[in-house]
Amino acid sequence: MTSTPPFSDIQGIREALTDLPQPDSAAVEGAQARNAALTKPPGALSRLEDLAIWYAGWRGDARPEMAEPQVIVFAGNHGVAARGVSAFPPEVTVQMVANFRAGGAAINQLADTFGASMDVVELDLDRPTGDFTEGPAMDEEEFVAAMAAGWQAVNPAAGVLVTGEMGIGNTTTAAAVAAALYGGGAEIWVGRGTGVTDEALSRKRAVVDAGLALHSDALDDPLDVLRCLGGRELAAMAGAILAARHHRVPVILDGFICCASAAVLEAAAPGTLDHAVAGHVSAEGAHAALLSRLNKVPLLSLGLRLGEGTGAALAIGVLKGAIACHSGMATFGEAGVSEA
Ligand SMILES: Cc1cc2ncn([C@H]3O[C@H](COP(=O)(O)O)[C@@H](O)[C@H]3O)c2cc1C
Ligand SMILES: O=C(O)c1cccnc1
Repeated sequence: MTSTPPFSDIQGIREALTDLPQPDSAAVEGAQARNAALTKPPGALSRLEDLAIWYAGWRGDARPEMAEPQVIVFAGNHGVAARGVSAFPPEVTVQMVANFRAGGAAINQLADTFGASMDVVELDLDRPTGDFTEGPAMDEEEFVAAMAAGWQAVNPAAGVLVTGEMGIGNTTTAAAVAAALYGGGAEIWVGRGTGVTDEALSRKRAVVDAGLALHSDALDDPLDVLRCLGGRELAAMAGAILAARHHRVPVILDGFICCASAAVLEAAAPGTLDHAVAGHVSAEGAHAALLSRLNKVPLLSLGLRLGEGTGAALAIGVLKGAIACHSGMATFGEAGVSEA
């Protein structure tokens, strides 16, 4: 199942960022009461308790079950990849898409392990975005189409959404987006991505700083930041995460690239990411800083630096565990266990 985007231009996207659905307060209260009655010392399941109550609110059910999770991997190609900012050549993007479809990538195994469906959405791979050191990455039409593709890919009946990405060069675009949203320049936000040498790292920083300088007039508007400096798969992730909010499908955020695209929504309309938790903190240098700007504490810290949605997919297991305990455990009364 998919859903039709409610927008066909940038103004429509701005409207979709207003009047967002909120968690159901009765379900939150019911879940809090249930949590307090479960057979464990108060607070002993710590963040699992918070997660279950948060999930209950978004689902509008004090004792929720989790429907099948959905993983969507969005793939895009980047004009800046031609500037030698990745350890790998741009053709790896389309080659990895074939690998996703054949079931051979890490995300295939993790989606399977945690019972998630997996979709792969290719975004004009034969047409890389513009090199942002020369002009905007996307024109308005391309940007809206990419966000719409993301929105459309979301299954409104999913139990939770993970947005992953594949796009050689996209740690450069993500760094540019984060630097534009939060300031501080390339020095802070650029990391090694697929594992670039010191020389390529300096090049990457120069490319990001050049992009920030060229687009300085557009950087007050978060959607324009994403259009000028981002990529199609980043725009699609933002569209998918916004769609999930409208469908009240909770989201688990993945690594640096996913979070940079999500950060655009939060910057455009604070609170837009209330339905999202951080699945993990990746080894990409600036991911921790990005999470702290978003006020999100990661569920896992495994040193991953892959993307594709892998860290978030692993966190599906944590969320499933939280919901199973919350909805399946006995209360003190039911089990005949003495209270404190
Ligand atoms: C084989 C392979 C599989 C990947 N899966 C995710 N990425 C990750 O690496 C890329 C970002 O790093 P950079 O900015 O340095 O290009 C993205 O495609 C990201 O998803 C991969 C990269 C490679 C090489
Ligand atoms: O944090 C990530 O998601 C990441 C880091 C390095 C390379 N690709 C993705």
